[in-house]
Amino acid sequence: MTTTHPSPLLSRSAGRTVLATAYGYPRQGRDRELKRGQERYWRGDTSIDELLTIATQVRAQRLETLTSAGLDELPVGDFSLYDHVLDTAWLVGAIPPRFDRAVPDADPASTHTAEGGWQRYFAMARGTGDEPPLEMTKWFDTNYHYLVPELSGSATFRLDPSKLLAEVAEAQRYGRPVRPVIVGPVTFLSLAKSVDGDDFDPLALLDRLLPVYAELLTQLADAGIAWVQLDEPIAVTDLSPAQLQYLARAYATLTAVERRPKILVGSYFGHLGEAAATLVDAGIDGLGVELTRDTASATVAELAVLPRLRELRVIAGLVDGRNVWRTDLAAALATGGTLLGLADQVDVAPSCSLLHVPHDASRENDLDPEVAAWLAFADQKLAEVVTLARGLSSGTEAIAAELEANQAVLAQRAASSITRNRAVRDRAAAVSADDLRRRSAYPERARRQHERLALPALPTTTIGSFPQTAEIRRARAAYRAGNLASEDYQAAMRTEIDRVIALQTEIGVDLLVHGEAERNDMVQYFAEQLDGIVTTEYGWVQSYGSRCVRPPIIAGDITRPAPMTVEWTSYAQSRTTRPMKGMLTGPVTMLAWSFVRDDLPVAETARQMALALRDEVNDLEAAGVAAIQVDEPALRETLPLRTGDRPDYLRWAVDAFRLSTAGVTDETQIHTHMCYAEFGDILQAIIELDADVISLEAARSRMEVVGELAEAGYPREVGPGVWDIHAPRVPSTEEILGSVRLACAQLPAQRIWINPDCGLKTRGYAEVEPALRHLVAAAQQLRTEMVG
Ligand SMILES: CN1c2c(nc(N)[nH]c2=O)NC[C@@H]1CNc1ccc(C(=O)N[C@@H](CCC(=O)N[C@@H](CCC(=O)N[C@@H](CCC(=O)O)C(=O)O)C(=O)O)C(=O)O)cc1
Ligand SMILES: N[C@@H](CCS)C(=O)O
Ligand SMILES: [Zn+2]
Repeated sequence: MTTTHPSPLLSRSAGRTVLATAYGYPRQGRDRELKRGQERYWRGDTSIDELLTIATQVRAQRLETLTSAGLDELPVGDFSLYDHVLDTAWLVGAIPPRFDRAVPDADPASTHTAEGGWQRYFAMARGTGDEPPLEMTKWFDTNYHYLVPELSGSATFRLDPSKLLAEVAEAQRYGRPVRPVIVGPVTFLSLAKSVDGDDFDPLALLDRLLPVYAELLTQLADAGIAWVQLDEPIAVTDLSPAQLQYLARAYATLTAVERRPKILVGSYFGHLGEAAATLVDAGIDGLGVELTRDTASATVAELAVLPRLRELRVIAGLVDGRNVWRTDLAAALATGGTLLGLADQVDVAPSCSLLHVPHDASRENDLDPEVAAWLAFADQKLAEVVTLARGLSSGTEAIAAELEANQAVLAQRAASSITRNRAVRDRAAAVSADDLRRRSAYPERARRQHERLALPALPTTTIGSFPQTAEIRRARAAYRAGNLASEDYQAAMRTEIDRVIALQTEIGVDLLVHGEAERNDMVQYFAEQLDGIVTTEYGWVQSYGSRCVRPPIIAGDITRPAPMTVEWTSYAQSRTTRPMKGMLTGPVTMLAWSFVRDDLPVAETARQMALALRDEVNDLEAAGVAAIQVDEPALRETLPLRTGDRPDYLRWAVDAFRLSTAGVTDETQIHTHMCYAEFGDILQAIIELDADVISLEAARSRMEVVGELAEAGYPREVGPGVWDIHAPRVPSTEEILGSVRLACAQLPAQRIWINPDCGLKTRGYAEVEPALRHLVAAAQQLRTEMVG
């Protein structure tokens, strides 16, 4: 029998059934079958029917997993052929008219089940020749990207429940209660953007949208659904009084629908604050709450003061759905026990959809067995949820063996030498304010750097990666599989570097890059070479559409056993007389796109990462590299959802970047790059990074960021992206000229660089070559004008 933290409240659970459930499960398939099917369909190699058959198989695989894991209630509707926010837009008929025009053959009344409907759906996701896709942005503070719904002031809504109802019917065959999980109306509108020159708050359309949700509720009731989950993660952000009113109105309206399932509002990624009372007062029947480490106490305190809570069903998100560590089952049981004292029906789930974690830790063959024992991916998390539900239903004795095994793993992890490296801790503790400061102020550094680099005015450069061609990926796959010798792989990558240098030289780019051919991913590549971090073979997580990443797992204290990029960069520099830019991923992004430790403050891990990168930066400098770019595309996305938490984050994030980069001499030019975000609310932090040059995503927002930087008094050099590399089109020289002129009107031309928005790895040479030529032509024309 176990002796771990028995909660006195657990005895109250006797006789009460606590159900195990989830909000969602990975959707690409165990072997990324869906990804391959999608990409074949998009290439025109298969029909929609073949893609739909694969999707059906993946859904069956998921339902079998959820059922055999022992879930008592199955989530449904979280599966998607591209993105669940896009699916919600389709569900409520929020299809921008431009896509009706772009796919004219589609029957206006068509549903997902019709070929025309799918064409239009994928046009919204990926664009067509002429029509750009919906904008894509990060789902809250995760590394998953959703498609931003577009709404005009005159938008109307129309229900198309065909996908959801088909999936409900499919899931009902598994003989368990089925709970549809849908993005709720307030979150949907809050994530949408106004278009067609209509600058309004999309939430103003709530009254037009609610009847569609109401009709859906009735159709779900008719389909035999007892509970529906409407997700409102927006409710964990700081809501204004007006937003809280919208939330109240939405749920007062929906709970008043006559024939409907019970409504459970799902929340995750934080605690609800005032929104908890707003929702409960509006009459909802259930609430899903995040109860993992960071938010548990705030959530419990908020729930404890809600008078109606006892009548509600509460789903306790006790298992972290966003990280990969085994849950402390005893601690989770204690929290669950506290909840059982507050509400009559408490069930257990992961804290959010398992979309954010890989499938199965037990599939990994090459993991250090010590670390492997600490891990729980989606399948292991389902098992934990089922164990917790059993423990809460029947008392801790019923799960004594599981608790004992769990305690042993946690104790072993806490005592492991992997998690604690004396030298790393000492070095991190000795970091001083001087280590975060460059030797001279920017004007002096700039003078020396310009002298050394001798670049023309309006210098041109790129962000680092060149197209990751099928040939490069095939070579790496062969090398990994042992079918290509190390020397041959090295030779293949060097050939690629030569080709990329020759192309840039011929086109006339000023500051060159080596192209990053040797990198499988800008985070995983570094993680594979750092100690204290493990990488996976099958740990794929969807990033957007069919694109996936394998986030590394930071398991212990971080060290850099050897230089990571110096050989490639030195090789590249040896092949040209033009300056070559070194290319690293910054400490904040390394953490943001990895699974971080839950046994060390993240600021501490950032400092360790920064020290490892500082050594790399210094080694690159020692190898003669005159410009080094340290990418931080994730700096903005990692900004905490609640404003009160932001200053602390920005402090350690800025310090980590500075620690990585401040060790170089004045003559070495430090670049940074950011993308995938709007930067208005972190401008001060961007300035404080003290990078000599920053390249930023700007093409989509028509150089807005330059004006913002100018207004904030940005004192150094900027390369606002003049080519939107996320769209499959080539910008003309005139278009680029227009963008650079806009930039030069707001900041001195001596401080402007000309570059694309982001790396070119997802593009093909057919676009890259002409676009780079246009970029260089624009620079040359502007230089001539400047001289004239
Ligand atoms: C910049 N972005 C990134 C984010 N997060 C990261 N960790 N990395 C990023 O770059 N977040 C924000 C954005 C998201 N954007 C993207 C863009 C593109 C991708 C992407 O293309 N992913 C690839 C997988 C990349 C990779 O790991 N490649 C490996 C393995 C390739 C592979 O699948 N090989 C096949 C065999 C190939 C063959 O035979 O041809 C296999 O193993 O089965 C590599 O190159 O070695 C994707 O395809 O999804 C992601 C995020
Ligand atoms: N150096 C990276 C940055 C991407 S955000 C690249 O060029 O792909
Ligand atoms: Zn980028």
